[in-house]
Amino acid sequence: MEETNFGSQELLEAQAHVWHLLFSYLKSMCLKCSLELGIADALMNHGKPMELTDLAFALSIPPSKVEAFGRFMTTLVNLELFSKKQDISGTTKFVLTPMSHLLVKKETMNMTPFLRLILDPLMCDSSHTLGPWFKSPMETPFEFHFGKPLWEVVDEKPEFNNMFNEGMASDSALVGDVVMMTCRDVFKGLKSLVDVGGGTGTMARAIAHAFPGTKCTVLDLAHVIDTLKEDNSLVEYVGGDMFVSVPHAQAALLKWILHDWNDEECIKILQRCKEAIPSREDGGKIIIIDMVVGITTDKHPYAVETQLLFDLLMMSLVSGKERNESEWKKIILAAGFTDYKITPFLGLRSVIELYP
Ligand SMILES: C[S@@+](CC[C@H](N)C(=O)[O-])C[C@H]1O[C@@H](n2cnc3c(N)ncnc32)[C@H](O)[C@@H]1O
Ligand SMILES: COc1cc(-c2oc3cc(O)cc(O)c3c(=O)c2O)cc(OC)c1O
Repeated sequence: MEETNFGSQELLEAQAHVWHLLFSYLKSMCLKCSLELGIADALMNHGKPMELTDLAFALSIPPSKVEAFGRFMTTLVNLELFSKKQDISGTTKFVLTPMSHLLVKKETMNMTPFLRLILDPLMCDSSHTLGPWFKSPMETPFEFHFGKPLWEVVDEKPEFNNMFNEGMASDSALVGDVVMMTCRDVFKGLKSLVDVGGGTGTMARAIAHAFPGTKCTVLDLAHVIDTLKEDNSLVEYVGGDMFVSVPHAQAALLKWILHDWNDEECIKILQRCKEAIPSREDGGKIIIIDMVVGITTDKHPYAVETQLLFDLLMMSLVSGKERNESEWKKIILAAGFTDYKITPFLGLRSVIELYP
């Protein structure tokens, strides 16, 4: 038997660490409850710092639950979801933080559709079966749990399909804005761009809006394009399969696409994109927006941990993968590209430019 020489202090610290991991699911539930109660919306509507009792009243929480709600808010403040300050009379009042600002539903940059997607039981339930899945022949924990792949379940549930599209579009609204502010040079001067797997076109519309000289096209599966009710005056929508062919353009954008697929599939997608763009001398390039595990602009210790958790999510749902730089390099070179440049820009994600 292996000898253990851990001191009692060390073991107590380890116990605290295990508790931290054990109770982490409650952090997700705090987020869920905040959304259900609409705490961020109430603070935003109030327009100034709010006392606990006023906040509880605005949220229709009965007086019998105000004490419990106060304890809940204390935890949320500790998690930096909200902040509290004292006014001149010493009364404690709650305010929004950057995190809760992203939970205000009427804001354009609103993460709530994405949170609703991730917190849906369809997304969470299969994580309970990771253990038995490892010993099963099934491709994903999702398939192990539900008996069929995610996309089949989505096809059967139009309400989930809408939730998926809205979740993705809400992310593109945030990313689109930040990219246009911090990475303008990546898109500057492009005559045309195709957003491959562009979904409802939120990102392509943000690019077309910021660069009126760039002709933007969205490629997505026919059944996605056919149901779109988006305004298509700014961008053109094309139904098709990125594994078969990609519409010609000076640049091809792949935002949150390659993390869905295994290496072999990524190489095929990149090859189709390479066929769609001109040579490097004529300005051709591919723009990938995805994570590069280990590279982040977020200095917080949990940054890489979140990237790794995202990797588990993609493995659990769709046999996708979040890649580190050497894993990216492998597929980029295998698809026939000669050079690449990584620019970390959005906390956990990077822009990767590929040149033919
Ligand atoms: C994770 S979503 C990303 C959507 C969008 N790029 C974004 O970041 O919000 C993946 C998208 O790829 C599309 N997709 C999946 N398979 C495809 C295929 N074979 N050809 C074209 N699009 C595809 C899906 O319909 C979906 O809209
Ligand atoms: C590859 O095919 C599909 C991918 C996805 C999918 O699902 C999720 C779900 C989620 O909770 C977070 C995510 O970031 C993603 C994705 O990035 C992603 O691509 C979903 C599908 O059907 C709805 C797919 O067929």
